[in-house]
Amino acid sequence: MSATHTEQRAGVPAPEPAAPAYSSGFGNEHSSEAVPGALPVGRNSPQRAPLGLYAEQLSGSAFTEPRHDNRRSWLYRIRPSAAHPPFARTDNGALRGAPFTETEPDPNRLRWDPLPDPAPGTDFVAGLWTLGGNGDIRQRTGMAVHLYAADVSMTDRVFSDSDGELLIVPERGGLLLHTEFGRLRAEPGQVALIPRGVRFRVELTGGPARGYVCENYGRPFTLPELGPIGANGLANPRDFLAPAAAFEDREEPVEVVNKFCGNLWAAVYDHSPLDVVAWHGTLAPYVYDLRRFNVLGSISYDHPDPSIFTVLTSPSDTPGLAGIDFVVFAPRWLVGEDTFRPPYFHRNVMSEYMGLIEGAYDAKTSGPGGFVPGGGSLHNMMSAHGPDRETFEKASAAELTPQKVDDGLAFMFETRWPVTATAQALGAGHLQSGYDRVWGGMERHFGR
Ligand SMILES: O=C(O)Cc1cc(O)ccc1O
Ligand SMILES: [Fe+2]
Repeated sequence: MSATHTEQRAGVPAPEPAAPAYSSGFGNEHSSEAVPGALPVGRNSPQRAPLGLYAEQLSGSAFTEPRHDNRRSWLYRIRPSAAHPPFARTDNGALRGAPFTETEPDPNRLRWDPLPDPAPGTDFVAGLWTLGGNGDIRQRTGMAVHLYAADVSMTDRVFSDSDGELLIVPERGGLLLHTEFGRLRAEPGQVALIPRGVRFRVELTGGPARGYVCENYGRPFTLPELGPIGANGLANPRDFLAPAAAFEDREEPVEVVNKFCGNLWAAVYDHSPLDVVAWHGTLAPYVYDLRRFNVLGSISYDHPDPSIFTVLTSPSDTPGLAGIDFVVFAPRWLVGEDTFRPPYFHRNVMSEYMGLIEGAYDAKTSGPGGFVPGGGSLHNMMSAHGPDRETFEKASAAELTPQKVDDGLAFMFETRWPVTATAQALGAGHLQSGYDRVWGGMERHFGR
């Protein structure tokens, strides 16, 4: 028998589930119940939880972390998570984990075309393909860059990642994420975050799906400080949406796949673990629409550093030096006077993986063989990069009238540690050859 809380159990066709409902605010103390009375009042763990539910705490931080970093939620569920059979190792597919030791870190600038179409019948978990990463899962540092390509929904299969939170960046095809906390919709242009250990399954709502995933082994993503920007701007906290409680009441075999220290493990439960009827707390999955990003920039001269485009940051132990910054290049006006307006030539102590959600990016030519939606580039620490020759020539000669850059949506996972590509990424047919040539033939002007 399979039912969500909105479905009827016997004979009557299930109505379409309502669109997901949300409550807003980054890191808020949310609370939500799918059935009235499911949340206890005034305490977290009464002697008997309401409606015969089991109370369970899910921690996203150590119990003793400072209040502003502390994340935890209380879940009220049909069965406790502890009620499950043993997990056994299962095939990792194309997933890899840190430390990334199968290849030598490569100082070259690398660029990939999109992943090839998946084999028919590939769901989100089976469609995950690791490009590279850094750090060490067991030391709780670093990150991995994955891509996914899927053409079927997960129905009787649920995934959880004990190794890190997952920042999912859809590029093609909408996702409906059924999580323990409720349902989240993520379309291309939006991002979803699944906290470490939270069980979820991915339904495809718009045909085959493709996108990027940043797996964060380090401190959870948070909003960047605003400093002199003031109290508002960049990603505004109210635009982060957590799901309203919604549960599956399914007493049938459901495979639960758990990623643990880089490997996949699986167990077949006799029920769905997405059975949380109510929850409250500060730890929750969320979605954010990148088009809501309040882009700030120069209104006088020069191209500012892209740190002003930071949506989320995973701090490291050194203030200002992020384990990961998630940065978006959203539509914006360029008005700088006497300024080379596209991204400048640079060498960065940080390592930059960039992806493209739609359209074009203002430092690179798009089109076949260029930087295309679904593709990605890796500019590791200190590698010299910047506008390609064509962009440089155009921008150096452009008339500097106010210009709206609104023909694309690009993003960057920027990390303090070098990204080591996996063997499959370095050997991939979709690794572009001759990427260096985009900077070839840069003319000498000095002394001419
Ligand atoms: O390399 C890139 O395209 C990303 C980037 C953008 C920018 O505006 C300034 C610096 C930078 O690394
Ligand atoms: Fe860069």
